[in-house]
Amino acid sequence: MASGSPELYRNPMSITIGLTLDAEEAGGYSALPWYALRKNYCEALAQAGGTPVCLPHHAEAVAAYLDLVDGILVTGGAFDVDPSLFGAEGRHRSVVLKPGRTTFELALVNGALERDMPILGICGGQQLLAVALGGSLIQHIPDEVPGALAHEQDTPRHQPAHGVRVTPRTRLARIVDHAEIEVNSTHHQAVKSVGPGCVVNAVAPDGVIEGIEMPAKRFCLGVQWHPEYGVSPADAALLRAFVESCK
Ligand SMILES: NCCCC(=O)O
Repeated sequence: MASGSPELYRNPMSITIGLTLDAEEAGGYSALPWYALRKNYCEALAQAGGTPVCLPHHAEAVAAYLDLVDGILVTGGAFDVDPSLFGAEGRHRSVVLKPGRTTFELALVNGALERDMPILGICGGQQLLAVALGGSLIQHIPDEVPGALAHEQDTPRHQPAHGVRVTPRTRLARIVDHAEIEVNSTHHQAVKSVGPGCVVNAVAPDGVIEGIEMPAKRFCLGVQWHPEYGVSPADAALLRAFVESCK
């Protein structure tokens, strides 16, 4: 079924997924501040059975948003989490902060965790989720990981960049049903350590953490790659499992 088809949204048991947005101060679309989100996040969620709704960065609206949706997808984008939020001293020169976005996303994730509402974090969204769960981040992979793979691929993002080893007996392993999967890669940061109760569910050949999850939660999982591009069948399986968990 084509995305955009009305049938995708005519499910009486519609599952509404709130997506976070990126934000730009000016330039490109408008001289005034604007929100942005790649359309394939919404299309891939719709194909997985969800009804996507985008959530502007209004921290005071978090409770109302969480009343409205069945799960949240924390997206990636051109931003980094402030290192002071995970106790790092100093900030790498490549770090780009968007404090309004980060403040909103932390409030949203903390609210969802309190309600045990399903959460999926993608790329920067996984990094945000890791910090919300008490973890820390590598601020710039090329400077902190000797012999690192190229984690910012220069090939199209619907093509694989590298494999990842899926940790046995994790939720991710049950979802993708493979010990290794191929993923795309477009990031300069990564999860460095996970907080209490959180586990690593996928690792790249260079040791970079590629996925995390919180087993005690209904569905609380992050991946460093972008499943919305559909690089392998594992990507669609992950999005379907997330949407299913929101029922
Ligand atoms: N920290 C932003 C997410 C993407 C990246 O790591 O480049």
